[in-house]
Amino acid sequence: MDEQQEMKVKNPWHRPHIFLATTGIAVAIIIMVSIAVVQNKPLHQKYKYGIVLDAGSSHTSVYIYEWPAEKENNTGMVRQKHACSVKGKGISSYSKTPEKAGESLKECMDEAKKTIPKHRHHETPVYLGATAGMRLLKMENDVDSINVLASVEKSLQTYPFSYQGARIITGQEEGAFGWITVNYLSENFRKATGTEGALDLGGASTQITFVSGQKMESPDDSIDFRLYGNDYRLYTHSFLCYGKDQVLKLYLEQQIQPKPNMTDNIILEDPCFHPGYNVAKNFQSVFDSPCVKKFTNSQKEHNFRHRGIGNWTKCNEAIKKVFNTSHCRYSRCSFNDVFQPPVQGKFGAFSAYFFVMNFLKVTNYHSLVEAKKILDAYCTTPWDTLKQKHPDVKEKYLAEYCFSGTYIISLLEDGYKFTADDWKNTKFIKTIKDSEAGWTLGYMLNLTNMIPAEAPDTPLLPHGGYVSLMTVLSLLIIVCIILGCIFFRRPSGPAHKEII
Ligand SMILES: Nc1nc2c(ncn2[C@@H]2O[C@H](COP(=O)(O)OP(=O)(O)OP(=O)(O)O)[C@@H](O)[C@H]2O)c(=O)[nH]1
Ligand SMILES: [Ca+2]
Repeated sequence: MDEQQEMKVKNPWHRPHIFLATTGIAVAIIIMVSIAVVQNKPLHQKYKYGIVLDAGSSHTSVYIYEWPAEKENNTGMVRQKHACSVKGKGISSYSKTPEKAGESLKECMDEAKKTIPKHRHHETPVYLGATAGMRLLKMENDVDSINVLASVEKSLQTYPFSYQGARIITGQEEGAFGWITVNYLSENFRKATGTEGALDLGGASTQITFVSGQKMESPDDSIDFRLYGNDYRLYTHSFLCYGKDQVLKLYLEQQIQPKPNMTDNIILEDPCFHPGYNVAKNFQSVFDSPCVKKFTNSQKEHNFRHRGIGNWTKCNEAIKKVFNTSHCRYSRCSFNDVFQPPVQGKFGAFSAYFFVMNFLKVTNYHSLVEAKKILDAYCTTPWDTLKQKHPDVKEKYLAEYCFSGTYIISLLEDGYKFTADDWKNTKFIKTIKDSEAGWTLGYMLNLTNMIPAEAPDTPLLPHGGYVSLMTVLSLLIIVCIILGCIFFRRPSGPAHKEII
């Protein structure tokens, strides 16, 4: 046997069938792994979309949400893609010109058409939920509220999306869905730390919602959810007329005693407005709401002078009077004879809670005592000084921060009975992971059944782990085959030679 022939015998790779078989197995494994990887994760992530219009008392916002198409039931997957603020006031302000309510939505809905890919338009649901402004209009004039809703419905139906209805949501829904939004975005439904309560302060109503283990004495304020395999018993209450715009009317109404013969010479010296603030206001424009009923129509024709005196202690005392705590038919109440169990846990406070406290730079890092000191200093600041310091802030907002901030602290402390520790457990928030806190996301998740009652099965391994494991295993198999070929076929000592 010459040298070249001996080499061929010793090295199995020189046998074509072994070489071909091994290469074939290796290629097959690589193909198998590639198919498994590609099937487990599509090359292009597919997104779905949903639109919710928040028709609030002061304004309307259009929110566009998006989520990966194949992960609808996982917690925290839906996020806000875009938000558009509708120009002008809330839809209830169009009670006498209802056709304008629908028209007002055009700009933001056109924007939605551009934001959502065209091939998804027809399957994108659109919901409109109206809150306290429309609740008040319905109380005042049912026909007007129906006409406004018909107008927005007509407008939304002209778009290529899947229209799912426009309605006035209840205060209970508003509170509960705000709580779902906060806890969904914070992924609390699957954490051992539990959920946090939700505090929403709007223009016309305010909501408080939290999990309570106490006996619920008023069924209207209780709601049960089963989410991701856990049961939650929520306490939720919405106070109509206790949003920051309407409560200002309640407060002002208490400051002015109506007289049979009203004149234009009435001066209101107001401790919640700044020294130097001096504005002529019309009774009709201030008291144009079913929340205030003290003045007759002829009395409302007059003007009054609204003069600030900037005294926080007096302001705080006066604001407390908007909460009626003299009567409670339950074992315990917040105010106005409304049942409320003791507050528990952490709270996320959003909407006007955030706008006001963010401007005043009051956070939960300040103690309740420090927060009051900040407000005291703000309320006594002369009006001219403030205007010079904040030329870019809307004057209406600037003038009302003293009242609103004092009201927020009083609502928490005197209304909901927050202690100094509860205050420390309260965060003022606008967004969670870039999605706005509010009832709209929770409302859509509920209506699209995107929060399952039971926890969905999760893969044992995340995608990255799965890919790594498959690759390592494949390499291991290839190495084993190669080694196997070498060792089993290698000629070993004299026995081998004999065979040859
Ligand atoms: N300071 C300040 N106030 C704001 C801002 N945006 C809205 N507000 C006011 O904050 C209050 C609450 O606003 P929203 O939460 O939008 O209230 P809404 O949804 O219209 O009212 P509801 O129907 O009662 O929920 C209203 O009095 C608004 O005028 C802002 O950017 N800064
Ligand atoms: Ca609102």
